[in-house]
Amino acid sequence: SHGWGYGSHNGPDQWSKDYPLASGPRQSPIDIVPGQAQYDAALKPLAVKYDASTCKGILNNGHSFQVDFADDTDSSAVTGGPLSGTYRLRQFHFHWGASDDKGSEHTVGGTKYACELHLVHWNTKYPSFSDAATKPDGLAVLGVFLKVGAANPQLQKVLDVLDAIKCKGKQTTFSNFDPKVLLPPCLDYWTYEGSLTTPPLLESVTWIVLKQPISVSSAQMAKFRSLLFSAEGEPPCFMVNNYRPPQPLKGRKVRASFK
Ligand SMILES: NS(=O)(=O)c1c(F)cccc1F
Ligand SMILES: [Zn+2]
Repeated sequence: SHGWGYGSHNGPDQWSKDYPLASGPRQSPIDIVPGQAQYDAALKPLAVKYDASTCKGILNNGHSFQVDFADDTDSSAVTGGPLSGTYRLRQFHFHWGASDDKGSEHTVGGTKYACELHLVHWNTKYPSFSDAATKPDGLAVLGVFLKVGAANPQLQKVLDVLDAIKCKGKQTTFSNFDPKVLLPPCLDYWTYEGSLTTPPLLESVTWIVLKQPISVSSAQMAKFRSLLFSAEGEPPCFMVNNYRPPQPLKGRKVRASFK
């Protein structure tokens, strides 16, 4: 009767009832323990190439908001790093808390950030995003932590359109945005094999989590929290705490691209 969400009755602890993968061997997110990550000299630098003209729209999907990209060409894609082949940008979205002390999905030595950006890419060896999402090497998600401090002027361009997508199901055009402006100057990363962090929790993601956070102000975080999980005409429910907590590592190795 009610779909999955982040509340006490439909949240991460309940997901395994409808999505048995929730208890699988390569679930995400995880706690990244820097001292346990192995430096791998064979890891290549990340090659991120985005084309602002592929940016199409922005949608409140009832779990987060996402910025969607045209993925019918390779003009916005990532290669290199731990990846073999080309992974096209499909969308980016965020996860955040009800207060600045929590909100990220991955944690670093137990430290939670206020927010986490996910740039979702799919392997062009497969015909589509949906098909790729069912394959063990199908997706690559670039995770970027947002740390509370100075306001982020690049992020503000995204936050300024949130009033137009307040409720679940609302969308609006959003064009000519290059998500590269949301990346930190240093592309050092941790990488491991994981999953989608929302149902259906498919175990198809090569995670690439950047070590260096970008900044966000507390006022900007409040803007994220003005969104609603609920649709127009439903009792309003603020979109907050839309993060899954860290999951068991189950023997996986986390590699570092840096010493
Ligand atoms: N959170 S996540 O980045 O794993 C993710 C995806 F990759 C794809 C779809 C939804 C979603 F939430
Ligand atoms: Zn995500």
